[in-house]
Amino acid sequence: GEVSATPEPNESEYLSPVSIGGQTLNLDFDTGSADLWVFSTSLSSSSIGQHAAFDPSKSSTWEDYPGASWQIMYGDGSGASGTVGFDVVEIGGATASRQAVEIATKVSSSFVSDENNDGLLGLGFSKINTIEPQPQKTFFESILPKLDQPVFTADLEDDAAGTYEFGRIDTTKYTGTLHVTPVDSSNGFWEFASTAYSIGGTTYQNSGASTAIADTGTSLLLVDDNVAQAFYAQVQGSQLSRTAGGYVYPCSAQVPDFGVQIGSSGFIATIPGSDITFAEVGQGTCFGGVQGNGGGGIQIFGDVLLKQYFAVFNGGNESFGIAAK
Ligand SMILES: O=C(CN1CCCCC1)Nc1ccc2c(c1)OCO2
Repeated sequence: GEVSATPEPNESEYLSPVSIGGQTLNLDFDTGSADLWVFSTSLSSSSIGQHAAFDPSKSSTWEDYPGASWQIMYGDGSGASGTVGFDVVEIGGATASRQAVEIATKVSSSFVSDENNDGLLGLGFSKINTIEPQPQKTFFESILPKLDQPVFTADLEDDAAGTYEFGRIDTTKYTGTLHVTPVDSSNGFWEFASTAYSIGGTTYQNSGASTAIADTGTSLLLVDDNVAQAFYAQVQGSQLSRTAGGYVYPCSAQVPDFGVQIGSSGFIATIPGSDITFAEVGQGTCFGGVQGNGGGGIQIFGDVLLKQYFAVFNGGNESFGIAAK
């Protein structure tokens, strides 16, 4: 069957309504992780705040997973942990009848203050699912056998809502060629080769990190530190600000187009310079959407890149594709 869920963009994340045991929560769809966890009534009321909190006792289809636990830490230092059960999870028409649902009993402060999401829905590979004693399938892996096509697509927009679809590729959503590259899922990510980049239309080989992941849960485009340095060398007045946590520049600066290679085929996915600024940080200073990955071997291609394209995640042949839209 086909499924579509329309995430509500909120500056840095895309949220989609998910029904769990008949309770609806807004979850952050994250291809960079593989845990489905929710704010729960087990959290303190100060942690719950304005969030929707899942209450297993009110679900007639809830099944405990006795003795199981989970604990996750994300690349930005945020984290959560708790207990586990199974329930019916439905997104825009597709249903996983016995999906592992991770109940948060602890969440870090950035989740408490991010009132837009009531938890996460991981769309990475279950080898990085954190449930002990046994990792459990993601929602996508649970419904995969029932889908017409073993795929989901992400059509993220800047201001308007984006759309995730499961089970079909809506070819009216993109133009020209779908550039497909094989994915190496051994680290649990939608990871592919990326060894070249372009600045202002000139292509360079990347001497550092040689792979990248497609990560809808990350706002920024985190490239090899040398690549970020080379990019901002061409932005007048830019500097690496420890207080801002990355490269900043005068909002009036001319920002060149920036591109990153998707796969070893040669396709360079480009972001217009005018779409690179991520935020104003005050006093006419802007924070760039392209930043270094802090020296990790993997580059993280987040929403700054993905929102420029239509993305296809194929769990059947383990490939990633993007097309202009
Ligand atoms: O942590 C994330 C994304 N994460 C998705 C789930 C919600 C909390 C944020 N991205 C990220 C990944 C790697 C990083 C990083 C940030 O900063 C440096 O390295």
